[in-house]
Amino acid sequence: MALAHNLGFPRIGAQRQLKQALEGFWRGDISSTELQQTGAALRTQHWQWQQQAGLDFVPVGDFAWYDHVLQLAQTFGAVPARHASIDEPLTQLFAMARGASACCGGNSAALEMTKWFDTNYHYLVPELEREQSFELQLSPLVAQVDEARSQGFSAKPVIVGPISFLWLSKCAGQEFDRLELLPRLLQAYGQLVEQLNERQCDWIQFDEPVLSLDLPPSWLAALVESYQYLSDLVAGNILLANYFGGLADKLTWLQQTGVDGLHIDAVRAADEVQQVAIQWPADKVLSIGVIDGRNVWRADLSSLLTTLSPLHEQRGDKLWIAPSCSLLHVPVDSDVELQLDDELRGWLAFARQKLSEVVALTRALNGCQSFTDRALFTDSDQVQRQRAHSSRVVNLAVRQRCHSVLPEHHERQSQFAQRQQIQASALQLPPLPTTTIGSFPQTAAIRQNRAALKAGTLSQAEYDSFIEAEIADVIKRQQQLDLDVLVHGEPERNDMVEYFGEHLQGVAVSQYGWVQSYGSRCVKPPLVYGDVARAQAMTVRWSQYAQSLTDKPVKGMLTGPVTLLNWSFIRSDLPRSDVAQQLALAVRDEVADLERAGIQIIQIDEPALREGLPLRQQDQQDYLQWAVDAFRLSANGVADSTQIHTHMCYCEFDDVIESIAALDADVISIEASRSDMTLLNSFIDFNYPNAIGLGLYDIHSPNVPEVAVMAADLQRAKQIFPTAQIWVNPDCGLKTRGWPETEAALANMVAAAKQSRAELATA
Ligand SMILES: Nc1nc2c(c(=O)[nH]1)N[C@@H](CNc1ccc(C(=O)N[C@@H](CCC(=O)N[C@@H](CCC(=O)N[C@@H](CCC(=O)O)C(=O)O)C(=O)O)C(=O)O)cc1)CN2
Ligand code: MET
Ligand SMILES: [Zn+2]
Repeated sequence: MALAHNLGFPRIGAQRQLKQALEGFWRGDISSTELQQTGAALRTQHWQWQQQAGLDFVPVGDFAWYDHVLQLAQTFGAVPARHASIDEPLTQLFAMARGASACCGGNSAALEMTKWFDTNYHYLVPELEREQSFELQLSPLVAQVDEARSQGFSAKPVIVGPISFLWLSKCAGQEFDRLELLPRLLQAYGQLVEQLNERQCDWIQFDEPVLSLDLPPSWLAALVESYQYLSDLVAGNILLANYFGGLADKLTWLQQTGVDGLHIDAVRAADEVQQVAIQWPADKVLSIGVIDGRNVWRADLSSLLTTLSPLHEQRGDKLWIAPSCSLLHVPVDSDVELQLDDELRGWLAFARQKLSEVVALTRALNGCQSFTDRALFTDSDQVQRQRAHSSRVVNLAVRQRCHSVLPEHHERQSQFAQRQQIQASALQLPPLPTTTIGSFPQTAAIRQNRAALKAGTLSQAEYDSFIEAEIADVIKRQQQLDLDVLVHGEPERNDMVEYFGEHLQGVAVSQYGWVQSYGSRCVKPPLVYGDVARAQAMTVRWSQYAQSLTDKPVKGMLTGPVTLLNWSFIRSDLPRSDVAQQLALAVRDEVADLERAGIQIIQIDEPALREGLPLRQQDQQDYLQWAVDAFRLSANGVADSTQIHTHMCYCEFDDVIESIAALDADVISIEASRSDMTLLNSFIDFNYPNAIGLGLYDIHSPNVPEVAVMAADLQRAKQIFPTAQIWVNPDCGLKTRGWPETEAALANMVAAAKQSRAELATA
C-alpha cells in the first residue's frame, strides 16, 4: 500500500486569520493568549482538513508565527546578542523578526529577510557567531507534536535540516566557514530528536531543499556525516525531503546518509524520477512529489497514475505520494472562489484540492478508489481536454504578434550616452535628482474605499474620484517636500502585480487566494491561464491626472514582464519565456500610451528578476537571456527623450549584474541602505554604465534616517560614480509605511541631496 502524505500546509489561514491575529497583537488589540488560541485553532483546522482528505500522516512543525527558519533559530538558541536579553519568547521572536523599539530591550534591528529559494516567500536569516552555541530552548515543535497527538492525529514532525539551516544562515561579523558550527548544531538537533523519540514518532521529515542547489563537496560530506549521526539517534525513521529542483547528481552521497526515506520533487525534476527510482534502494521509502506545490492547476491524474504504477509495482508500500513541496506557496481552497466562472474554477487546485489529488492517486495505486476518487479522475481528464481546446486559452492575435517580434523591437534608438544628453535637456533636472520608488502609504482609508467598491457600496465613479483626491494629495505633499521627479503614489493598486492581473486579458484574479509573502504580509498572485493581451490602457488615466497637477515630471509606474511572470501563477502549457514575451508586449503597449499621453519618465519595476533565476547555474544563462529580452521588449519602444527607469530591491546583484546592465534602463534604483552600501560593489566592479538611484534609506523600518547619515552615503557614492550618474531615492516603495515617518524621512533625504548639491557647487 502506497502512503499519502504532505510536506506542509499554508499557515496563514483560509481567511488570513493568522495575519489578523498577528497584526492585532502587534497593535495591542489582542492578548498573547488570544494570539495563541488563534494559532492553535488554525493548526487543528489544518490537521483536520488533511486527515479528512485521507492523508496517512499530517505534518507538524509547518506552523510558525512569522517564519519557520526564524522559529528554528530561536528553538536552538541562535539568537543575536541584541535580542538575547528579551526573556519572553514571543516578544523575543517578534523582536528578531521586526526589530525592537526602546520598549523591549533597546533599539535592536531585525534579522535580515531574504527570499526562500526562487519563491516569493521570505525567511529570516539566522545570524551565527563563530563561537555560536546551540542549545534546545523551548521547542514549539515538541509542544505541537503533543498537541496533534492529543487530538488524535498521526503526526509527522517536519523540520528544516541542519545543512539547509547552516547554508541559509549568515556569519555575524567576520566571515568564517559555517560548517565549523556543525558539530555543535547537530547536538542541538540531537536534543530535539530525543524529545521526539520520547513521543514515539514513526517518521521525522528533515527538509534539505539546498539539495536542489549546486553544493560544494564539503557541504555534501557534511550532509552525509549529519544524517549518519541523526539516523543513529532517531528511534523511528528519517525522511529526507528535497524540493524546488533535482538531486540526482547527489545520489551517491545520499545513499551513504543512512536515512530511511527520500522525498523528491517530481514536478521540477520530472526527468530524474526514473533514475532516482532505480538508484534509491528498494527497501527504503521513496516519496514522489508529483502534485505541484508551486502552482495552482489541477493535475493530470490519469497520466500521473500511468507514470507511478510501475514504481508502485516495484516498491509497494515503500512508495509515498505527496505534493512536490510544502503547500506554503499556494492558497488554501479553490472551491470558495465563486467569482470565477465554473470552467476556470474547475481548472484550479489550491492546497485542499491538491491533498485530494494526492489521496486519489494513492488510492488508485492501491486499488481502493472510492466513488469520489473516481470522480476526481474523470474530472481531471475532462479538465485536461478542456484546457487543451479552450478558446479562452489561445488568442491568435497574440500568437501572431509574438511571431512577428523582431530583434530591433528590443533596441533603443540611440546609445545611453546620447539618450542621456537628450533627456538632460528635455527634463532640466538638478544634479543628484530626488525621487521615490512609486507607492505612497496605502492608508486604511484607501483600502476601505477599495473594499467598499468591491462590496458594491461605493460606485466606480465615487471610487475614481476618491483615487484622484489621493493622487492630488500625494502630488501636493511631494511638491512641499521639493522632490524633483514625482510619482502618482499608486493608490489605485491593491498590489503592483495583482492590479495588472485584474486588467489583463488571459489573466484572472482570485478573491481569497492569499499566499504568505513574509510575516503577516500576503499576496494574491494572479492566475495566468491563457494568452495575455492588454485590452485598454491600465495606468494612463492616473499618471496623466497626476501630471496635470504639476510642472515637475511625474514618473509613469509599471510592473515589468519578468516580475509579473514570477509573482503570478503561470499556465503550465507554455514555456515561461513565451508567457514573459506576451506580458512584455502588453507592458510595451502601456509604455507607448504613457509616452503618447506626455509622460516623459516611465519606471518599469523588476524586483523579481533575480528571484526567478534558476537554482542551478547550468540553467541560469538561458533564463537571463529571455528575461532581459522581455524587459527590453517592454521598455525600448520609446523615443530617446523618454527616460526609462527600473527598480530592484532585495537583490544579490553580483551574479546578475551583466544582465542588469543589459536591461539598458536609463536609471536603475536599487536597494543599498540595508547592506550598508555594499551592494554597490557589484556596480562598481562592473563599471555600471547608466544612472543609478541609490536606495538611501530602508523603507522596511519606521525609523527616520538622519540627514547626516544620508549625506555621508551620498558623499561616498560621489567618490565612486560620476555625479551625473547618481539619483537619490528610498530603497523601495512606501506603501507599507505611515505618513508621518514617510514625510519626515523624505524631508531628510531631500535635505541630504541639497546639502550634497551645495558641496558640488562650491567644489
Ligand atoms: N506581489 C508582490 N510581491 C512582493 C511585493 C509586492 O509588493 N507585491 N513586495 C515584496 C515584499 N512583499 C510584500 C508582500 C505583500 C505586501 C502587502 O502589503 N500586502 C498586503 C495586501 C495588499 C493588498 O492586496 N491589499 C488589498 C486589501 C486586501 C484586504 O486586506 N482587504 C481587507 C479590507 C480592507 C481593509 O480594511 O484593510 C479585507 O479583505 O478584509 C487592497 O489594498 O485592496 C497585506 O498583506 O496586508 C507587502 C510586501 C516582495 N514580494
Ligand atoms: C517591491 S518593489 C515595489 C515597487 C513599486 N513601484 C512600489 O513603489 O511599491
Ligand atoms: Zn522595491
